[in-house]
Amino acid sequence: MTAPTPVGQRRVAIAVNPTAGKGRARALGVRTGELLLAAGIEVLDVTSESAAEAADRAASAVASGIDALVVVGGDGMVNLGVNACAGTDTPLGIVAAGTGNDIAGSLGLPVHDIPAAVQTITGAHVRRIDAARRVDAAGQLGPGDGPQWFAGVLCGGFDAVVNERANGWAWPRGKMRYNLAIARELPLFKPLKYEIELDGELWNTEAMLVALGNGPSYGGGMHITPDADYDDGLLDVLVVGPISVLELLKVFPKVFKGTHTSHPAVTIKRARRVRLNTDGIVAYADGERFGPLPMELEVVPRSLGVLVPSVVA
Ligand SMILES: Nc1ncnc2c1ncn2[C@@H]1O[C@H](COP(=O)(O)OP(=O)(O)OP(=O)(O)O)[C@@H](O)[C@H]1O
Repeated sequence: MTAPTPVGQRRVAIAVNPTAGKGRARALGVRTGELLLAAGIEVLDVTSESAAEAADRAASAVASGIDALVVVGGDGMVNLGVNACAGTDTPLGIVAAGTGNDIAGSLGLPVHDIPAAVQTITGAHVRRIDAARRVDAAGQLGPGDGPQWFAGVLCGGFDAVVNERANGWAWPRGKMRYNLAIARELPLFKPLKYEIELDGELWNTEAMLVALGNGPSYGGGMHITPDADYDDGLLDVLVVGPISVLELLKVFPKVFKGTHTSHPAVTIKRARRVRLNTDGIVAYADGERFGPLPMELEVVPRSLGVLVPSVVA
């Protein structure tokens, strides 16, 4: 990892997800704005009532030449920031205030600690990390509406099915919604046939779960691709082959420590560019709806600047 670089900072945009952290992020966003102003930084508020409008306003603020974009929320809000900042020189400041804060945590950023997060932002040290984006056959960005980039993990198997199910429910909020979705989907789920192309090499396999990790964890502390490295220019492609529901339930708790990778049904490969194809799956990335498979994804090395503490633990 290269040492973070200090940058000048006078004017930042802030986007708060008022729904994050079961609604607690709204007040934490106000506090963040106050602390930034108290530090002598001009703050442009691009918070919106809808995520789509917030994404547009954040992208416009980046295009207008602000010194940094600050997002307040969980991994979904980080994803919105990644989509505004990746491929630009504008760094992303993260105030982790969601129910899932995997990207902030794995980058060594403060979590649920507003003063420390603001201090990290005003410290203005930038670390450039890899981000992944979807590309078409010609290697161009896109196609599709919504998020094009992700920084953490993209899922395209049972975990994506669970996300899609939970996404359709307005209630309950937070982790309980995912637990209920797992309980609903698990008894019905059958392994799917996948065609996975890794840097041009075809891999036909059957899988319960497929995850592409630029970062190591998702879902609030599940280290699904525990060795994924934000600096290596590669995606860790994890596949869980066909196993019984009972066996899956036995292996599942190990994901919190990342020790599931030694299970004989788990395979991990690495690639810069991955094409993922199966029937009937909508992929999720950084916890957000990313789009239906098939999809081609590539890592763009060092394409995202993140504001980090000057000394990274
Ligand atoms: N006004 C808004 N601005 C940004 N995101 C919003 C807004 N309203 C709703 N959202 C939704 O919030 C979700 C992201 O939530 P985020 O990850 O930031 O917080 P969280 O508390 O960790 O979320 P979750 O409830 O999914 O665990 C996105 O799916 C997004 O569509």
